[in-house]
This record gives sequence, C-alpha cells and structure tokens, in this order.
Amino acid sequence: MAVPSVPFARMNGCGNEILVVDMRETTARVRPDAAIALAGRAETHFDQIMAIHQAKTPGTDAYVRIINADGSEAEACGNGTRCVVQALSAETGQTRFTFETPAGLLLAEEHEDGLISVDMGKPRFGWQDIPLAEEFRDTRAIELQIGPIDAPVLHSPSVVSMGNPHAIFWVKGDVDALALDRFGPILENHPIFPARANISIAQITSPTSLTMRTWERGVGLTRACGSAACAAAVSAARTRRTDREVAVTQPGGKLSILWREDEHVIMTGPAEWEWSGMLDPETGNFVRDAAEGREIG
Ligand SMILES: N[C@H](CCC[C@H](N)C(=O)O)C(=O)O
Repeated sequence: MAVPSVPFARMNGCGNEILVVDMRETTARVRPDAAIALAGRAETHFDQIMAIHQAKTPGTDAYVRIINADGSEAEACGNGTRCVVQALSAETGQTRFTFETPAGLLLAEEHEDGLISVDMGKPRFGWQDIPLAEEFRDTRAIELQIGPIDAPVLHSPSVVSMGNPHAIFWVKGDVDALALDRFGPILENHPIFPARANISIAQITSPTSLTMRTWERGVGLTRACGSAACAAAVSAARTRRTDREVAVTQPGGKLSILWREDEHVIMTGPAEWEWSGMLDPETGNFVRDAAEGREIG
C-alpha cells in the first residue's frame, strides 16, 4: 500500500469544504481516483481539492489545480483560493499572491483582519464563452425552464462565465423553499451546457444584497460557492437588480462582492483551517497529524 507522502490541510471557505494539498515537492498529480476516494470518506469529504504545485511562470507564487469531488477539474474556485492564501500566508507571512491556474492568473491578498480578497478576473457573457450549445444574443436571461411548461418552477436564468460556467435563476421567495437537490442535477447536465454548469438560485433582498444557494457542477449542493457568488452579483448588477457592490449570503456564510469599473470582480471573505495530515495523491490514503500544527508545509 502506498505511503501518504504529501502534506494537506482540511479547510473551509464559508463552509465550502476544501482540501488544500501541497504538491510543491513532487511532480505527481492528485489522481481523479484519489479525489473520488477522499470525497467518499466522511473525514475527508470535500467539495474541491486545491492542489498547490511549483510555480510554472516567473512572477507567480504557485500553480494551482482545482479538482471537484467527482474527480473533474474546475477552472475557478473562489472559496478554495482564499484557503490557499491562508495556508501559504500562515507558512511564510506573505500576504499578497499571484497564482496561475489552467484558466489564467489570480491575484489575492490577505488583509489585517484576516479576511481575504481574490481578484476573480473579468466575467464573460458571450454564449460561446460560457459555453452554451446554441447562440443566445442576450445572456442576461436565456430561454431555459424546468417544471410544468405553463407554470415553470425555475426559468430564464442569467448565464455567465467566471472562468467556469454559471447559471443564476432569480426567485422571489425563500431560496430554501425550492428542491435544488432535485432540479440541480438535471440543469447541471442540461444539453444547453456542453461543459455542464454550476446552478444557483438567488433572491434579491435589497439593492446591495442577495441570498443564494448553489448546486455545484461535479459536486452537488454546497454550503457556499465563491465563483457562483461572483456570478450572481455580476448578473444582478447587469440586470439592474442591484448595485455593483453586493453582500452575498449563502448557507455557510457571507461574502462581499465588488464588480469594479474596470470589470474585475473582487471577492472578499474568510477562510478557516480545520486540521492537517499527509496523503497519497495516487490513492487518496491519508493519515491525520497527531499534533494539530498550523502549517501545511
Ligand atoms: N466552490 C467553488 C466553485 C467550484 C466550481 C466547480 N464546481 C466547477 O466545476 O466549476 C468556488 O468557491 O468558486
């Protein structure tokens, strides 16, 4: 049996369950089978693995791969990025980071109060960018509905790419009243989304706030999703439902989202360390550290 060989930390960002895996000392990768095995155990159950690799490009601090609970890869993970920042700043004291991901560069900063901001880049609204399977000129509301044809339960979502694909359905009432566990899988895998999609329902609560829940692509229901919070805030501002700075409430906590005039989306929120250990990236075998140390390195 392979020996657990790389350090990891179990963390969360607003309740989004994250494993930060330190792959800087190895050329191996976290295998999809290892991810699925880790996701299947209660102790290590996670929404995303953030695998930190040696930087590939000068001027960047690390190369980060994002792996969903089903072993698939995601282009963005806001909550996980804050966890990576906290793990690395605890190790070195550095507070500003530039990460490279398969989807591009991410700039992040830890503030004095411990909150962390991530520049999630610019949203993309073109139907090919999201991507959608067919042309929609206006992605503020696309033709898509679920439920009885004459009385749909959810319809006309705003769609946007935050690096990864998102659909936001606007609802008038309580987001907890809808069976997202039932509609989520159908919408995630709907043929209109050739790369699947993260599915959220959002209720506007004021010109500066909204409440939402997310069914994540490759994961399922989560307690929070940073890129979905950005997607909802941007879509709310774009459809004149809110201002460009929005407080987003999810089951696991609050994020503040600012859609700057230069189009960049800045997400600010907490990250929390839970425990650490060693794992084998090939199999997912792991051991917990006996003493609860703070660093992952
Ligand atoms: N939890 C993440 C998003 C994961 C998105 C992933 N499920 C995908 O396949 O795009 C976040 O905080 O942004």
